[in-house]
Amino acid sequence: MIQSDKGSDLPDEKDKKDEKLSTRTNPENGISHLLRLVLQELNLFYSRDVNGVCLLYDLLHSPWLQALLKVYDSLQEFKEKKLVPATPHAQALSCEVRLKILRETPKSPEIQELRQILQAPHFKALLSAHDTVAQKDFEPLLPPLPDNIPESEEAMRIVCLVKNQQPLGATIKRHEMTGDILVARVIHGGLAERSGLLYAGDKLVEVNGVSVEGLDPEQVIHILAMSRGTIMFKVVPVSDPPVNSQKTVYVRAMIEYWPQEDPTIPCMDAGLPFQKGDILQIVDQNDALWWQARKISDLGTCAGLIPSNQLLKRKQREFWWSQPYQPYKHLRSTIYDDMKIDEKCVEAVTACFSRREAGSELPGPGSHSGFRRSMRLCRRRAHRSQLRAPGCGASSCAGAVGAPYEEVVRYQRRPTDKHRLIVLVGPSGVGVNELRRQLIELNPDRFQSAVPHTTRSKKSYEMDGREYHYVSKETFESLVYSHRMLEYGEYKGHLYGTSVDAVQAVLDDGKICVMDLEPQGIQVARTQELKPYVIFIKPSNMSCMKRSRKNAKIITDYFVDMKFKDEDLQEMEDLAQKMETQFGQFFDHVIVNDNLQEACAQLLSAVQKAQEESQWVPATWVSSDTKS
Ligand SMILES: Nc1ncnc2c1ncn2[C@@H]1O[C@H](COP(=O)(O)OP(=O)(O)OP(=O)(O)O)[C@@H](O)[C@H]1O
Repeated sequence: MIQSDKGSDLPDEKDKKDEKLSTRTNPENGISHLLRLVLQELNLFYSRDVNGVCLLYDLLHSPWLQALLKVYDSLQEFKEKKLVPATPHAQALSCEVRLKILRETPKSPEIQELRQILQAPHFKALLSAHDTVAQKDFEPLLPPLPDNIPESEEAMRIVCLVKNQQPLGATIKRHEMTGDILVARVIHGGLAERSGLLYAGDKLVEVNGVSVEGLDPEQVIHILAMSRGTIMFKVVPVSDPPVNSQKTVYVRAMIEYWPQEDPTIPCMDAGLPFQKGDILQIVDQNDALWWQARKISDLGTCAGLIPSNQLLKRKQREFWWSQPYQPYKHLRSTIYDDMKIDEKCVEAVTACFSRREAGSELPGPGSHSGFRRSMRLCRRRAHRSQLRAPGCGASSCAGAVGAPYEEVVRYQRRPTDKHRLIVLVGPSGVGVNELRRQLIELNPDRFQSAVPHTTRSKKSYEMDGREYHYVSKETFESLVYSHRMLEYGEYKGHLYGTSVDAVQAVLDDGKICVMDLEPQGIQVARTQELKPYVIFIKPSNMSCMKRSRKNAKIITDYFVDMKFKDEDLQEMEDLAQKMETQFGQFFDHVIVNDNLQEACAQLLSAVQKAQEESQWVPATWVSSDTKS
């Protein structure tokens, strides 16, 4: 009997020794005795409140487990008794008694009765049954094994799988040379894999008693599709079952993939569709071309097939080679090709704008400089003149093309680490600056913008390092050439841009740097030193936008900012869609800016999460001691 209470006293050392000794000398005391010892040990941990011990304690105390163990012990005991029949030849013995011994014995009524009993047909039948059992005559006679089978090899395996509404989780193929039907792959988490009885490379001999010899894989699939309930496979096991020794890897998908549209996938139904930015858990890379993966949002399901890095790169190369030669076409942002900007610029208002810049929205040095109107107009204008962030140079774009998956790890910022840069991205006019302004206004000691650089001369009311860093053209260009500019452009003959160092200055100050960036600049900002968290600000649908932007103003080159027209809103929606299509893989969070207050609250919460909770980041950003 197993008994132990949470508070029960522990046996002293002598008791323990005695018990250990008795277990050793008396093995049939068995598992329930061992269990009692474990429980006593556990008491010790339980009283110390050791994590997980309660669970084990309750499990070992559960009546069903104890009952099960008792049954086990009884069976063990029974096995030990080794019941053997007194004789396997009871029938012969009966004959001998009847024909020899009883004949020679003087007749008496008892002898007469015994003889009758021994002669009775039912008694003879009973003895015959006894002998059959005693001689184990009921076991089937198996044909002898052929001599030439290697000892370690399993010749044929029968596998029964119960198919209840779920796919079998295995694919088949025909061997090119022999024509045999082979198990091509076993899908992780599927029925076949969970059975542990089917392996890639097993040769299929029969399905539900039907020989598959000479059949096409499609015909075999048809047999399987028609089968209900238990399916029986007869297979010749592969001599060397594949072992998956690779560790599980997590990646961010930089492309989207639709198996239904891929004619090269070995099994369309086994494909895993995914979108840009999805985090995938890769569980099998044994096949160089087709990996098995799950989405982290769906880890309970069985894995699906995805094209491997190598296969995608090959496809991309084939795609590029098949395109007619258009120099630098892939470097150009297709997003802005159809963007319309009113070119009628009122030169005379520049000074007036500058005064408006000086009348800052926020007090304090540096705190408002991110809202420089010229900088924003420069960025807007750059849409047309192909503002090229340095990161969109040939190498990085080619790099993006060549990396369909980016390995990621969980990263938890430690309190001593610098804050992560917060990057806001969105179509012009959606409210990126408005949200940034409101966020900084909430807590200017915690949130700050980076001070941009400009080559224009300083106005009398401006201060270097507050509105802008005023630098020469040569200095500006050297920052560009040394890749220290996150983005830059030209406006009215002057250069404007935001440097990595300006962002670092805010982070070094222990603050959270919040900046808006053109999407092409995201890749430049994605470095270990800045660890940017990218938030996409998205417009809501047209009817909501018309309502919420009734009194909003779109920033223009004109003297007076203009109200949004329907075309502006439509353009914003189209642009947002294109941004998502082209850069969605980099977005860590998306906020729909419909109601300003709600959007601002969402922004605040997202920014806090980015700093305080663990997030998926590129593996290259994180050294192994900061992974969470
Ligand atoms: N949710 C909202 N509801 C109503 N008005 C809004 C909302 N969000 C922003 N606005 C207003 O829309 C106008 C444009 O916003 P904002 O200047 O922030 O745009 P932007 O995304 O920074 O684009 P750009 O840099 O081209 O100006 C501003 O007048 C702003 O107050």
